[in-house]
Amino acid sequence: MKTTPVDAADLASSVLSVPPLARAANGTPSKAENRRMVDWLRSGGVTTYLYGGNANLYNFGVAEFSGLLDLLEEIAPDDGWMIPSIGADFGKAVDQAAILRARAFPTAMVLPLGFPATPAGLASGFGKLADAAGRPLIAYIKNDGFLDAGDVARLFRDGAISAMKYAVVRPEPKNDAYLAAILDAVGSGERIVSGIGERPAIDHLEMGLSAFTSGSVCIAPHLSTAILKACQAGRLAEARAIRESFLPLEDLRDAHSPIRVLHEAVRLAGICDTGPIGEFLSNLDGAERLEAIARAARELKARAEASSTEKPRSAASA
Ligand SMILES: N[C@@H](CC=O)C(=O)O
Repeated sequence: MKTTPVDAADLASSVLSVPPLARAANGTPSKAENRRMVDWLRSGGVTTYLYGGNANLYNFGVAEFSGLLDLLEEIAPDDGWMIPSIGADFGKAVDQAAILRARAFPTAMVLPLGFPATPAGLASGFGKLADAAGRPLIAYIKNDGFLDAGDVARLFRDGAISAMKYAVVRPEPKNDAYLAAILDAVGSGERIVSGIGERPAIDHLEMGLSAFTSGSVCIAPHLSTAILKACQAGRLAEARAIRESFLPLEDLRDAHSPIRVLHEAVRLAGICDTGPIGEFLSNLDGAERLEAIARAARELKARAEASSTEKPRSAASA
């Protein structure tokens, strides 16, 4: 498992997968099933595993946190970068940061608290959390104006954060004054990743962000990796063509809850048994809806499997 400090190359080296957390029937995280998830991602070239919203860590207790860190260490591939999340509220985050201090994880992401929080209060709190964890953290911006652009730049300069996940949804991702202001204040997008999956990722990478997070990468890691590599090589039309395969499942996620649909999609595609989704959420039901999710997930996974047996471009054209 990666234990060294986070640098810009780490962020650009892989799609940052945001997997669900597989749980046994009694609700405890399952080592065997989560390992199956990570192994599938690794087979598609994904080496970064960010356990956050899709794992329902918003509702994960401090008392269970050490056990989760143990599990993540145990299932991590040798070259894998495991990123746990802390928060969303400050009190929970600071208790988790104290636990993290004694562990080898290079960082953790701070889940975003929409209320009660102010930009100035969050900026001050991020500094305290990084002190408590003894390392820079990852900020997660999900709402417009969550942190002031100038505070983001200061948090980077002070070493309170080493990366940011930017996930404000816009009708046109490139038309985003807040992201432009953050990029301007920070001076570069090399430590900022697009945080809303494949749909806006290509536009965000064109704006200078370094990589992207994704839930649907858990179904089709080979294809998601291909999008990242195509973007990084400037083959944007190819990236957009590959992205088409993700849209049926992404449409279902947007319609019925991204977290809940992904949880069932991973199970229905036969990747691992995700089990119960965890407290304060409930597993999706409804035969018709689950059938639509199964169809979209299996089709996407089949395309990923087919792509993984295709010859690489250079060999094919030789
Ligand atoms: N929310 C996005 C990216 C992960 O955080 C997704 O689930 O695809």
